[in-house]
Amino acid sequence: MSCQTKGKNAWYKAVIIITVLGITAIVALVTTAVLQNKPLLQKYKYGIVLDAGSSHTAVYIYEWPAEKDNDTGRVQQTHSCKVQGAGISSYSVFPGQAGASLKSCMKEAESLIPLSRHLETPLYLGATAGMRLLRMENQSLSDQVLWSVEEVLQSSPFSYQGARIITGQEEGAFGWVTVNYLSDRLKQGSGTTGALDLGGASTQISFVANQDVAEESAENAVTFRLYGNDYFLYTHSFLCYGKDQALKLALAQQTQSGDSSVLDPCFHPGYSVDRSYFSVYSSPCVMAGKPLVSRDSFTHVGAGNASLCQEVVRRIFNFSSCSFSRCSFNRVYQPPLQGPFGAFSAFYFVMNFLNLTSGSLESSREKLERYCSRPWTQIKQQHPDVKEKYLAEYCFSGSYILSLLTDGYNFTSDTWTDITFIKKISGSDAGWTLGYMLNLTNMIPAEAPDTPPLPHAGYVTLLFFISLLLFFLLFLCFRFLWPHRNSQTQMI
Ligand SMILES: O=c1ccn([C@@H]2O[C@H](COP(=O)(O)OP(=O)(O)O)[C@@H](O)[C@H]2O)c(=O)[nH]1
Repeated sequence: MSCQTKGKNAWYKAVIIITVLGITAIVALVTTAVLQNKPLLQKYKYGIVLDAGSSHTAVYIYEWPAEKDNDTGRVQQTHSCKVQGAGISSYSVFPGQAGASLKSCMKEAESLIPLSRHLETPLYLGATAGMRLLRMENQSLSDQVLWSVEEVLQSSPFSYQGARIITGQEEGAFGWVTVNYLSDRLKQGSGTTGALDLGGASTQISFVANQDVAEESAENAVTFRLYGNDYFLYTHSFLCYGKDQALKLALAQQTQSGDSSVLDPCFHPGYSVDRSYFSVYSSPCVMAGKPLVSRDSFTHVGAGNASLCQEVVRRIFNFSSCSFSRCSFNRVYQPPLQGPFGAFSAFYFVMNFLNLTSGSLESSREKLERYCSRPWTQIKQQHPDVKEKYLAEYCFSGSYILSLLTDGYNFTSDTWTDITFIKKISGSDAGWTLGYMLNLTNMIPAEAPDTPPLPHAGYVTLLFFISLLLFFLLFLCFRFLWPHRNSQTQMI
């Protein structure tokens, strides 16, 4: 009897010891797994891109977790700084001052990026259509402007990677990369979004099309291999068709007769401003010469009629001949549109101001008609905080956007709703800069990165349950083994 009790006690002790050891082992196992797989302390890396546009320069700072250079959807814009004054191309009279204009935004970047990261932070400047036009007019002046900005950027503590005029094709293609990267469509390999970008001096259209784009018009074809997927992109940049240059083209059309005043349907009734011919005809986009009159200026008078404005705007496009199977305008090839599309930059600024970012094409036309017909004094009263120059041009810009998208790119009432007007995606501005940096830093791999079969939480849970199961099996083993050994002891 006492021998049996002793045996039982020993068995209970063994079970308790095994239970304690088992639980300790499980806790140790799960703790190790959690600690081992916990993401490292969130240390960030940074990149800076300067977008030297025709109307202004903006400095964008991007950041991403240091240990995830190759992952997707992780790089995000952490800050942007608008450089005071006009775009760098406007410094052609005093090229040396172009660089100085960037200094305050660069100081801001220095204070925002941790000191320990300065040396390794890549810094790029890309100039767009304003500088393309200046280079066309005077290569030496455009070089001097670039040297001036180069000097300032080189003296910054960051890793300066160069300042250059990017091509229209790059501007279009990297805008497409940005939009699709930020909406996480590249890694998923799902359908992509086309990109519509409107600047002051150029406009870009980019979307995935069939491979035969390259056969029909090689200059409009761009191919990318991203995360293991091939993309065949149609892209075109129309120099001189940004909204500021388009206005000059429209004004040149209307002032050809040389009359002392021009009644312009694209400006509000009651609007009247004296403009110099030089401000219109000095642009390299305006091919026609100044009308042969002795006057230096004309009076620009508003008539406020959006339908008539659309007719004026249509005349700045050339629809006359197309040597391809199909064209948008100015004899440029364009394959059938494949939506959806994200429209950003000035597309967004203008449509947002006019409250036209949603609704049908017809309702947008009606709203614009009403807006343009309103007296200029009333418009000014209603928007005292908007700069007059911008305010005066929204009727023209809205009409231009509707005409560019429908007459130019062939969007219809049915496909209008494929367009989403966007400013930012997940906190980062839509534009070419992010795509440009991702490309130059090789942050989008051609092949899909290896991903663990399970997410971290799933992995830990699985580990826990397998340990629990093992322990339970071990417990069962002892449960059956011990009584057997006890009975053997009793027999002896
Ligand atoms: O808050 C803003 C900022 C910009 N713009 C306009 O958007 C265009 C931006 O052009 P950018 O300088 O980027 O020109 P790009 O060099 O790309 O042609 C210009 O017409 C600006 O006047 C605007 O309407 N509202």
